[in-house]
Amino acid sequence: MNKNTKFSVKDLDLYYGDFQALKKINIEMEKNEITALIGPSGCGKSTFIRTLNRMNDEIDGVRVEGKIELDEQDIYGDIDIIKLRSRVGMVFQKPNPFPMSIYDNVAYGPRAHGIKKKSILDELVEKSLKNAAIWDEVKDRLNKSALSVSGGQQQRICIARALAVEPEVLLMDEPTSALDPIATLKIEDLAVKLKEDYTIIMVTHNMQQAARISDKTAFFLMGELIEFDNTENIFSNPKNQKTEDYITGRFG
Ligand SMILES: Nc1ncnc2c1ncn2[C@@H]1O[C@H](COP(=O)(O)OP(=O)(O)OP(=O)(O)O)[C@@H](O)[C@H]1O
Repeated sequence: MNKNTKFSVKDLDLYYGDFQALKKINIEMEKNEITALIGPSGCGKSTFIRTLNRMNDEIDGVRVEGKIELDEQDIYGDIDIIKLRSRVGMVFQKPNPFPMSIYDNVAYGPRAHGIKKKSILDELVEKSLKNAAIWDEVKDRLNKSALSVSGGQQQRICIARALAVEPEVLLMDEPTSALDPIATLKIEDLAVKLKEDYTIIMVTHNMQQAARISDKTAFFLMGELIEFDNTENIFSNPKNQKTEDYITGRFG
């Protein structure tokens, strides 16, 4: 483990009932980097990313073994899950703004954490929308419904909502799969900018996207982590035949 390690995962197994969805995963993910998780449908990418803020805890019959450390703290040990989720924010595949105003969406997390003062909320909302590169597009309609803007704008509002609680890590589960190419590029540019301040872990089906923006890439297959390396190596010189078959489109 080096000093930039944010998440350290050791011998992680995850079972849905009798079915083992993750098998002995070992990986370290670094601060100020984008780690892309790739692999064919059903290989366990979403399951894996959800272990990092314990979202799988919500599912009946899930069992997790092994260890995941965030800044050397065992997140499956004795910790406050609410606090964990405020440190490790998440953005989903389909933009999912709450049916309320843009302002209230972004202020939602801070309010839930007890911040009531309008001036502080105003500041947080503005800062978060700016960091999510959407402020200029919505600053004149903060009181309009977040559902009244385009899908790409909704996704950036969801990113602003995640940033408003000042997390350290941003998990993104296929954040652009529901978006058109222009909105996709905006989110990609944004992710590259955000990595200056955050650790970003992103599931993507889009290999060009992984190649364009990630620093490291992890290739999953049937619950196993087959290969993890610098993105350049994974795409130009993979060590494992299965990785090569996948990135050259021979399966998946
Ligand atoms: N709640 C659940 N209960 C039981 N099995 C599940 C559950 N969620 C996922 N699985 C199974 O675990 C395996 C991994 O699923 P997961 O959604 O993590 O894959 P994925 O790589 O993210 O797939 P996709 O790219 O299609 O989203 C699959 O076989 C899936 O059917």
